[in-house]
Amino acid sequence: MLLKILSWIYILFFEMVFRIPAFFNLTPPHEGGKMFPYLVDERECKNLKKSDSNQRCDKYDEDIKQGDYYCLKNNYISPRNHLENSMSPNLSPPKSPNSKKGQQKPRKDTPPYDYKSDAAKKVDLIALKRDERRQRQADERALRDQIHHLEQHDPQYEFRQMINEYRGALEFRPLRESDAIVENQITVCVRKRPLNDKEQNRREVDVMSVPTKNQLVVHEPKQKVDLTKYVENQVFRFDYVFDDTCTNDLVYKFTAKPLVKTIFEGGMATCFAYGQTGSGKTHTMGGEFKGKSQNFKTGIYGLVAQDVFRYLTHPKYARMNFTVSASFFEIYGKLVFDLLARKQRLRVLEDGKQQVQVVGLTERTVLTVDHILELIQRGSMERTSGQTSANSNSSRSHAVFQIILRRAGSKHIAGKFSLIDLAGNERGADNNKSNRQTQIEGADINKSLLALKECIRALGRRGAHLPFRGSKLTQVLRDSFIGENSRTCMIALISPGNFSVDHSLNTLRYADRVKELIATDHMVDDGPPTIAEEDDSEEIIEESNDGDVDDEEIKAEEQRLHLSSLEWELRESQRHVIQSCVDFHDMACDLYNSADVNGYDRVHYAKKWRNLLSEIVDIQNGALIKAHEFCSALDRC
Ligand SMILES: Nc1ncnc2c1ncn2[C@@H]1O[C@H](COP(=O)(O)OP(=O)(O)OP(=O)(O)O)[C@@H](O)[C@H]1O
Repeated sequence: MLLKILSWIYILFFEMVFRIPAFFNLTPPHEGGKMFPYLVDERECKNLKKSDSNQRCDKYDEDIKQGDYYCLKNNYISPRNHLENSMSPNLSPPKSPNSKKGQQKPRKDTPPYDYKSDAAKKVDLIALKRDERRQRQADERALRDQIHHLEQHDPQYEFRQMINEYRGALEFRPLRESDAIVENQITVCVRKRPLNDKEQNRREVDVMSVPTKNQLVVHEPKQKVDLTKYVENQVFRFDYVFDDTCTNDLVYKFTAKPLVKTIFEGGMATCFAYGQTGSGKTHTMGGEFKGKSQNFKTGIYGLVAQDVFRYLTHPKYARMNFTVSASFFEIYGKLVFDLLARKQRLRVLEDGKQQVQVVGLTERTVLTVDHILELIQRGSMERTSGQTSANSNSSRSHAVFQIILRRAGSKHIAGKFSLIDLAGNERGADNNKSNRQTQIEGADINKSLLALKECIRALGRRGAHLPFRGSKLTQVLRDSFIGENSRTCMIALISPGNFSVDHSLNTLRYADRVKELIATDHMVDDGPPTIAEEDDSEEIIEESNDGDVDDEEIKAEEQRLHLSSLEWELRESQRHVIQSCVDFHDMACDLYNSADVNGYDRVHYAKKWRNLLSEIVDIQNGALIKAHEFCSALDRC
């Protein structure tokens, strides 16, 4: 009986203490502290997740994303609902520990009573940002891994994609056989060859696009300090641009062919092939290769020869009774070798009237196209097989093939076509880490290419001083740069692969400068270049080994060339500084902004910044040296 009474008292007590207040909703809405109410709730919600109430937890996740967190024991409700359901008219909002005035104004987009402190909200926000950052980093890592995987099979995969994307947006309208030929005194064009087997095996990417008949885009692969890859697209414009599908016939049609009639009209024609080793100079000038043998009929030498014989029978010129002869020689540094006489060394002499003669040069009279092709073949073989001579590498020498017209019975040259396969232009630059001999060769090649540019410039700027003594090459070609009826064509050859992009850009800048100078210099038109008039004089009075003719004049010319070379370097270094400043600005901004993200790696950050600075300082120091050099040279003048 007593036991029964006690149990009734216990039940009554339990009902009074727990159930009745719960019925009137007098218990606190959760068991967490005021500062971090969600800490307890979150834990419980995790338990909830394990239970079958997944739906509720999804809702919880959603609200977490929105920045508010509430989860009631086994009964998760969204913050807004929770507040609507649980708010009693007598409850006052909790005071934020940071609030001085004790009460925060409710925000419009948040419930009027927010049970989280500012600190708790900040922690939430940080957690949210961290999650987002981690997700972003994970995505980037996944993309990088994917690219890395692809690049194991194709090292240039990323660049290839970028270039393809660029090309996809281009409208291609390449040169066609039917396009009009523009008659210029100086024509500058570019030919891109296809990727060869070696380049394809190395999985090089083709970085040259030829969208139109006179435009070329170089996609220069680059990498930022943080190893991000990007492509810098540079557009060049020339008279013609030949893409990798063009044949020698098409190149000939727009370059040398229009010059053939010049020599029948008392003029001088010159055609240069300029470019780095392996870019296709010999293929273009000499003819297509089939294995080791070359088809000379398909090269510009052979095509000019065929047209010369065609013109001979033309009614307009047949009555002039021209005879045709040919010579073939090679210039290696200051030495000249006869390619039609077993590479016999020749002397270059200049008479009192500045007439330059290559003494002893073999000049064969030719009667048929086959005969001339035979001479081309003989000279070409001599050039490449002459291992015992001073020149064991054809790309270190300039080869000059000339077709000469004379009226029957006269010694006077009526017209001359000079076709020149120049030394590889990279040879002039590779003299830093090479031996003395190579350095001398490099300097000679550099000098001759500079002198050539100056002479073409003088040809374009009529009346300008012709610095033909600047090199043996320009000296022997002197008569091609004078006279009103002189025409020149330069074919710049480029390799399309990404490994050759620096050399290709050098080739293009050289060619671009020749054309650019012509464009501006055409404004000045005051007669032919100032060189003494030609005559038939055969009297040779001085050998033109540098120092023999007129020391003062040669020195002055060399000084001018030196100055011109320094100026070129100054301008190049300036261009480099300008470009690097633009890149530097972008990279510095990216880096600076990256530090605003919480939890950034400051060691990585500091190192990157240091590398960026040292890179820009190096570039600027280099440019400063060039500026000093040029200023000192100007002071000495
Ligand atoms: N347009 C082209 N189409 C196909 N193959 C080409 C083309 N141009 C060049 N080649 C090939 O590229 C290789 C190198 O060409 P080439 O010998 O003409 O270069 P180069 O500039 O004369 O070099 P070097 O200065 O060393 O003499 C050759 O095998 C040639 O057949």
